[in-house]
Amino acid sequence: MHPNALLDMSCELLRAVLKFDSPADGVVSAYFRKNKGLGQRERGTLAETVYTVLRKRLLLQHLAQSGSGPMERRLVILGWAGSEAFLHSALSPQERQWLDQLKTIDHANLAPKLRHNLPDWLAEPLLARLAKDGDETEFWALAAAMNEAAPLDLRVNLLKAKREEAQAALKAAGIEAEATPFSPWGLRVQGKPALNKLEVFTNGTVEVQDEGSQLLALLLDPKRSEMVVDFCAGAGGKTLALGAAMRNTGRLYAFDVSGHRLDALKPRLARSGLSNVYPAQIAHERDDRVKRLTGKIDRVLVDAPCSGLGTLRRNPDLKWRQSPQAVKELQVKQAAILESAARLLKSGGRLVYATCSLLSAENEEIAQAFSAAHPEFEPLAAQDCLERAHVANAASLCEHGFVRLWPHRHGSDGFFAAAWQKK
Ligand SMILES: C[S@@+](CC[C@H](N)C(=O)[O-])C[C@H]1O[C@@H](n2cnc3c(N)ncnc32)[C@H](O)[C@@H]1O
Repeated sequence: MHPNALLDMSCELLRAVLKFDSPADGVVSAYFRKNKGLGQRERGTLAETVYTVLRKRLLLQHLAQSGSGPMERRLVILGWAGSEAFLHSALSPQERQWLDQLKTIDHANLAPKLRHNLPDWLAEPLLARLAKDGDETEFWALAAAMNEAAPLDLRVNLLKAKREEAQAALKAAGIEAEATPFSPWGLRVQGKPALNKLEVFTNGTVEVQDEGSQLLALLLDPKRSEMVVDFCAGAGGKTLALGAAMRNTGRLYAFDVSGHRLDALKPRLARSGLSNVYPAQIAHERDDRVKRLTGKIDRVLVDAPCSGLGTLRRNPDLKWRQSPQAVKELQVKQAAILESAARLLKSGGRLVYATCSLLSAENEEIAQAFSAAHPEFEPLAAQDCLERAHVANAASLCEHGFVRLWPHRHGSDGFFAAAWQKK
């Protein structure tokens, strides 16, 4: 494709994404579906350029002020993720000169928000949590880590193969993968190879799943023959991990209010070889299907709807699409779902509440309010639970009794989880 044509397409895609009326990954996929002729490399350049602009939006908008021409074109030039020579051949002499000028700016002298690229309402609580005695090093490490692309993590389906066997099968297909540092089920793959046609993927030996998500399933630690509920199962990432941990025995209910998301679970279930999973769409958290199971369940996972701010490496648009108001509304929903889900447990059963948010408002605050209102639920030390589930170095994953995963510390998405036992 001619360089200018690809630059124009990048501008068109960026314009659509910057409307922020739907998630960026959906907008990008829809654009690719509409433009079927695009090659693998061109798709990579388009997607990464748009994601770079989303990640560094405040900085790039600031730098773009000095340029000329349409704003999207300036942003695309600044965020360009393809070959530099290719870009240069599409630029006017004026634009090249502008880019050269910008290279002389020392970013260390720019205002903090142009360096962390976070909205104030998000930067403030993170800084308050991570800065120690005025030392902001950790906050800056988090800001940098969230602006990196996430690695590709896989979960090995132990019903089908041992981790080493899956690793060997990937190697035979030319893909290098190493064991994840904490999850005993995980492999971290180098680069972003296409997996969906490989036998090791189509036969259900591996599934794509961030190591952090694997750790939440390990915290629930379901056993053979138990009755388990994945209350917010979505497309079933954690359901599949739980079903395999139960060795395909017992009963695992996968609830969600979204039939569309549960539909996406079906092909994954078929690959996994699991027959102990029962997906069910519910109207809301007090649905009759839920009520019928009151007091009957051994373990319940609440992977609650949340702001998703722990996944900024994959979904950088979320920091611009979420708001303090949206977080407040989510808190109400999270508390209500946790309350209903807790009723399912029999005595001695385990409840896990989890999110992929970094904000205490959606995490510790929800868990502590639940503990205060429910003395019949005894908080469990997450470290002990993870150690019993053979998670390596579990102490480093926990803070104040909760699981707290951070991209800059653990190389995973940001996650929170709290566990209780019903007395
Ligand atoms: C964080 S996502 C779940 C991700 C999923 N567990 C996984 O591992 O792939 C949260 C899910 O909660 C669902 N949800 C929202 N409100 C709900 C409710 N009242 N009851 C049950 N699920 C709900 C959403 O549809 C969404 O799929």
